[in-house]
Amino acid sequence: MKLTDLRVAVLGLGLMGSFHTELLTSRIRGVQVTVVNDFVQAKAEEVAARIGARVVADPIEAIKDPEVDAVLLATPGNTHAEQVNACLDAGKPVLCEKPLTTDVDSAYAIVAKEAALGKQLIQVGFMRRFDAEYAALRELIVDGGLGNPLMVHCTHRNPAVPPHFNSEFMIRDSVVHEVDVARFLLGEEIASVQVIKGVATSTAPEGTNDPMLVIFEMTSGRIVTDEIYVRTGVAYEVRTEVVGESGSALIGLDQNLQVKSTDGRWGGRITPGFVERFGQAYAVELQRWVDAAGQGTIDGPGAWDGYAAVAVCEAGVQALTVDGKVEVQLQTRPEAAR
Ligand SMILES: NC(=O)C1=CN([C@@H]2O[C@H](COP(=O)(O)OP(=O)(O)OC[C@H]3O[C@@H](n4cnc5c(N)ncnc54)[C@H](O)[C@@H]3O)[C@@H](O)[C@H]2O)C=CC1
Ligand SMILES: O=C1[C@@H](O)[C@H](O)[C@@H](O)[C@H](O)[C@H]1O
Repeated sequence: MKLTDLRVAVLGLGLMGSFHTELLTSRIRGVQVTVVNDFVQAKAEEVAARIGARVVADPIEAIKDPEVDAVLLATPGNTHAEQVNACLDAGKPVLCEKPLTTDVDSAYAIVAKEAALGKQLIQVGFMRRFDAEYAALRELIVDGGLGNPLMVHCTHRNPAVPPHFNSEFMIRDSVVHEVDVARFLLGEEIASVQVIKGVATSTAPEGTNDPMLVIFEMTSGRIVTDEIYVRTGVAYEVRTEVVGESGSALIGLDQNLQVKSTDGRWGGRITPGFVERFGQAYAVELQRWVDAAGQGTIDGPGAWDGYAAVAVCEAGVQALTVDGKVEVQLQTRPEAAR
């Protein structure tokens, strides 16, 4: 370990925490994972032994640990509020996996608390912003390549999810990505949300609307549609099309590799999951966060972006039980959170 390496604690060593730890210890420069923590102690001990880190059994103690400069939170969303607050109390940079929190009040309290500190310590794990295709799409829009962007159409399909993914969870945990994509691509807030439920797939648990069509109206009046379907049984399909006054652009077609084989088949491979589709984006996200955290700042979506997304999802959850659109209620954005 170099003296200048950022010493990171990883909290939550499930799917994402393990993947981030693997990246931090193999591909990311200038960082050392010194402390790991998981609710399941055995999991933490196994990872710690493998990467040469120390287990700290209590998550808040792990954040406060003197050998920790910054924190990566890959714990479930409903634990983020307490853990992000502990990072702010300790004055430590944190990369918090999405969602920032699972309720608007705690999310805004975090925005206000960070603003009062006068420095940006919180980065939220909206990794699509670091994906080459999304970055190119945004650049095209900003450079005026499509003229005025009028509409955005998103498709978000997962092959399978655990049973606890009910309609509300689908909005807070999955649609939250399109919330951030809409804000990132169009550079404005979402004003209202509408949810249209159709026929549910036979594999959805009773009462779960899978798929759904979610419609955002931006403050300018632009419309963003999002098909969310998390039990397709097929593949990981994330597509976004922007329709502008002078053209349209589509990303997410999985067209990297086309194979023609001797058995008479042609085509490419479908992406099985988000780790395969966004693997490179997570790596770019982590490298930029590590570099920025070492300088005491962030380089990516911040606390306000996390809060705005939670507020939109809150409206989306209300829209599940309402016929028509639900307005998004956003508090004042503090000057320090711009
Ligand atoms: N950016 C992205 O594409 C993705 C982000 N996520 C986000 O990452 C976070 C974690 O998701 P997964 O890895 O899929 O979940 P997971 O269930 O696979 O892992 C969560 C881990 O956290 C541990 N844990 C639970 N409570 C804890 C606590 N209070 N303190 C410490 N550890 C605790 C669990 O034992 C488990 O090992 C969530 O916020 C999720 O929304 C998940 C998948 C993809
Ligand atoms: O963040 C993620 C998961 O938590 C979520 O549940 C999936 O729907 C998303 O595709 C994935 O990127």
